[in-house]
Amino acid sequence: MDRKIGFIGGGNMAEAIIKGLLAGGVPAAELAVSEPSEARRNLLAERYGVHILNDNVQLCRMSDAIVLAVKPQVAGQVLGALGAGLTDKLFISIMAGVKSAAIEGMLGSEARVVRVMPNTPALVLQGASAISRGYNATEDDLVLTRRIFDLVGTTCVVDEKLLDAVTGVSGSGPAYVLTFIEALSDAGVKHGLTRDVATALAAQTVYGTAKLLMESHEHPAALKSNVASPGGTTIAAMHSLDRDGFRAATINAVDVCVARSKELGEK
Ligand SMILES: NC(=O)C1=CN([C@@H]2O[C@H](COP(=O)(O)OP(=O)(O)OC[C@H]3O[C@@H](n4cnc5c(N)ncnc54)[C@H](OP(=O)(O)O)[C@@H]3O)[C@@H](O)[C@H]2O)C=CC1
Ligand SMILES: O=C(O)[C@@H]1CCC=N1
Repeated sequence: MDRKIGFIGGGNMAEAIIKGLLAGGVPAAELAVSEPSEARRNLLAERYGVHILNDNVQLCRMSDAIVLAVKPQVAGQVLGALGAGLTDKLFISIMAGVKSAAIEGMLGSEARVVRVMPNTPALVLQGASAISRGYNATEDDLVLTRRIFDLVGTTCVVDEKLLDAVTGVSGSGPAYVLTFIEALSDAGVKHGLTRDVATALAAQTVYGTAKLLMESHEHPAALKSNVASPGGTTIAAMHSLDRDGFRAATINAVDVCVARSKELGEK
């Protein structure tokens, strides 16, 4: 990568990205994390060998690109304490909702900011990240950000106003998918499968179906139709899912998620 990458906040998402970057060949010596919890610092140092500290200002000094991986609710406090004048640094914010203009407002109007909405499958190099460039960020900043997140999955570039929608689909998406897998596994157990077998079958079905969809480039409805034999089992189940509002429940959940992301951006 040739550039030092620092993380402010060493929580779940930072860990997922760090693990992915290491697996993608980035040396631990190029990564540093500033994190207030001693337990987290020790865990990150022991598990990944990255440099750890409890000083966000020092972290910025020693890094070329700084990933803002704290909760949106503490953005003001964290960024306010960094102060202005860090124009030689790139700030990569993964915070849900918080707009690049607000980050520039807190770091100084010249601050170079790129926003990314990643997701936790980055942990196994299967993340989906959408990237959006702030006002002062350069083409090189965008390229570097893309290189970082390409190492942990797929990336796309979107207009910043669409990042709330991205959060609704892929940022929070793993939680919906895991709920579905859990429910499918429960159903298997209800019908006599062991938990291990039911969860393995449910997870592989989601994984395999996603791979099939991505490799075929077909519309999901076309592939769905291939599963449903006339008068068969699948069409009966699909009728039941429609009757119970499965699709509407999914769309409603994304609506609420997008609204919450917008709300976090207004604080
Ligand atoms: N989790 C996910 O799936 C995704 C999360 N995101 C975004 O990533 C960000 C982080 O989320 P997530 O990793 O889940 O949250 P976590 O709470 O797991 O991580 C945040 C970390 O920041 C630490 N922290 C708190 N205050 C400071 C501070 N002043 N300086 C440095 N570190 C601090 C917290 O420490 P402590 O716990 O001790 O307060 C915690 O370890 C959020 O903004 C979220 O919107 C984006 C996409 C997906
Ligand atoms: O729940 C959250 O707020 C974060 C943002 C996307 C996924 N997790």
